[in-house]
Formats: sequence, C-alpha cells, structure tokens
Amino acid sequence: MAEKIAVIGAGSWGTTLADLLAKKGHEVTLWAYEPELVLEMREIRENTLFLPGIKLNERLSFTNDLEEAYRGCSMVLCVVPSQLVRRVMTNSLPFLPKEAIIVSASKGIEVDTLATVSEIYQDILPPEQYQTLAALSGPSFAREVALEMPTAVASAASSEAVALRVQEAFTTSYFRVYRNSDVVGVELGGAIKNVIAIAAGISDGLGFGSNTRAALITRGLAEMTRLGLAMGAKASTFAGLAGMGDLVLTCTGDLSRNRSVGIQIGQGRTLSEILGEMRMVAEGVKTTESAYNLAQKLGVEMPIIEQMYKMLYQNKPAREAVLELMTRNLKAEGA
Ligand SMILES: NC(=O)C1=CN([C@@H]2O[C@H](COP(=O)(O)OP(=O)(O)OC[C@H]3O[C@@H](n4cnc5c(N)ncnc54)[C@H](O)[C@@H]3O)[C@@H](O)[C@H]2O)C=CC1
Ligand SMILES: O=C(CO)COP(=O)(O)O
Repeated sequence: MAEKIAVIGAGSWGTTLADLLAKKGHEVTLWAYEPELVLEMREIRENTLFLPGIKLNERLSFTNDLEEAYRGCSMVLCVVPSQLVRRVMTNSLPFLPKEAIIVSASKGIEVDTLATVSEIYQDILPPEQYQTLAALSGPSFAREVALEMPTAVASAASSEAVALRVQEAFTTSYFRVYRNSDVVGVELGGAIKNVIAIAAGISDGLGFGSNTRAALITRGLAEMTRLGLAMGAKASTFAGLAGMGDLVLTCTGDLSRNRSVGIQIGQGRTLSEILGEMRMVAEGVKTTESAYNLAQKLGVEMPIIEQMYKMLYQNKPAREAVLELMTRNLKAEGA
C-alpha cells in the first residue's frame, strides 16, 4: 500500500530514507531544518551538505515548513539527532495527523532526562498515537543504503500491526526489514553502540590492533545487554541487527562518524577541536554522558562507558583509561 510519508530531518539518514521511500513509490515530503537546503534540494535534487553526490528521486518533495510536511500524511519518519527530538516533535504536535503512525530512526539517549527516544515520544504524544510508535535501527550507513548496497535492519513496535506496516513500507530489494517487538532493546542497541564505536576509534587512534577492537566489541555488547536487561529489554535483541550488527558495523566501518571522532581523540586531538569541525552529528558523544548517568542511576556496571565518560568529560588520558579497564578485578565471563 502506498503511504503519504512526512520525513522529518534531512541529514544523511533522513535524506537517504526519504529517497528510498520515494523510489519505492510512496508520496514523500522531506522536511529540512535549513531553508537553504530546501532550496538546493529543489533546484539540483542533491543534498550537498549531508549526502553529497547522490541524485535524489524526482518524486521527492522538500519543505522547511512543518505544517506542509505533515499535511495529509499517513506515516511519519522522524530522523533528527536524538537531543533535538523533543523540541522538533513538540513543535510538530499541532500539525501531526492523529491517525499517522510514527517511525523513529534517531539513535541516542536524552542527556537532560536520561529518556530513550521512545520515552521522549511517550512524554509528548497522545497515548493512542504513542501505541503506534516504531523504532527503526540496525547496521545501516546512509551512503551505502543510498548506493543501494544490500542492508538489513530491525523495526520494533509493541503493536504487531504497526511493525508489519513499517516492514511493508520500507522493505525494498536492497533494504530488508526484520520485525521485532522489543522497542527498548532495539533503541538501546542503537544508542550504546555509538559510545563503544568512539572507544574502538580511540583504540585505533592509539595504534592498538584487532585484538583490542574485538575485546571492546564483545565487552561493549556485554555492557549494553546488562543495561538492556535492567530496563526490560530481551537479551536476544542484542545478538541481533540492532545490537551486535550495528555494533560491529560502527566499530569497524570507515564511514562511522563516531569511530572517526574516536580515532582523532586517540591521535591526541581534543573533543572540542573535533566537534568544532563537524557539521554532522556523532551521537555517541552525548550518549556517553547519558549512558553513564543512566548506568549510575540503575546501578548497572558499565566499565567501558565509565572510562569513556572520564575521557570525554573529565579529561582523563586515554592510555590511563585503557590501563584501568585492563587491570580491574578479575572476573568470570558472563558474570
Ligand atoms: N547517517 C547514518 O548513516 C545514520 C544515522 N542514524 C541516526 O539518524 C539520526 C540523524 O542523523 P543524520 O541523518 O546522520 O544527521 P546528520 O549528522 O547527517 O545531519 C545533522 C542533522 O541535524 C539537523 N539539525 C541541526 N540542527 C538542528 C535543529 N536546531 N533543529 C532540527 N534539526 C537540526 C540537520 O538539519 C541535519 O538533519 C541520528 O540519531 C543518527 O544516529 C541512524 C542510522 C544511520
Ligand atoms: O548508525 C549508524 C550506522 O548504523 C551510523 O553511524 P555513525 O553515526 O557513527 O556514522
């Protein structure tokens, strides 16, 4: 069934997914925060700021006006950085059709409230509309999807009917969507992997090798699973696309912005220097702070997250953090 879809956020992922949905035959309007980006995309059908070199589908419409984006839509895909979801969706409320289902593709945890993205929606949306929320996450670099390279992701919703509708709306011959009912697990996988990807980048930047990266991926997975179980997620979700899948991609892939921030930190640059040069978002930087505070609040042991917090927010030298991780009390695996 063809949907009328409002895509909110014209960063690299929003633009890529809007293009995919338009190519599939849906009627899609892409909302961009930057008015100049709307003019550019209308004129040359390219987003040179966030997705350069990709020609956008002729059927795609662009706007800077939220009211216009939402007019008559049956589905909303919100893809703004997680720290902006509350603001953008609160501004959206007067225009949001009550029957539209909402798909969230942002990956992070809100710093001020420690809310997952779905908890932000729970705060904002009327209860009936919140029941239709789906989270889309998994190993998916925007550029590779835009180039139609085979990709598999997970879409989680508490309602099976919503999960099926999202699966049907997004699946193409190169983009395969798996259903999942574990919303919190799928969201936490996508949020925490960004912090571990910065850690993996730091390890690379320090000149460490494959052993260190594999250790970070595996122990990072143990940490995200522990947090997830404390928050009611299923362990199996973390072995899936939104957990292990995205963790491996982001800790090893050269396209990862989070990993690239880590590499530069490992090479000795400061976080403020690195972020000052970036227009795109590296969600893991803020999620380091929120994940650390969430772990403290819930009493969950997350030693990599803790050392990441000390490096990013308390200027702890990276080599000291590594030494501390390596010389903790000895433990049994799985404990
Ligand atoms: N790029 C990717 O490969 C993937 C990204 N994601 C997630 O998608 C979300 C969005 O990331 P990207 O599309 O990569 O963004 P991006 O890093 O390419 O672009 C930044 C985005 O932030 C928006 N923005 C900046 N200031 C704003 C404001 N005041 N109000 C509203 N919007 C503002 C920009 O318009 C732009 O859409 C993030 O949570 C990210 O983790 C998820 C999967 C893949
Ligand atoms: O979430 C992503 C891929 O699944 C994108 O990762 P980065 O934000 O690190 O580029």
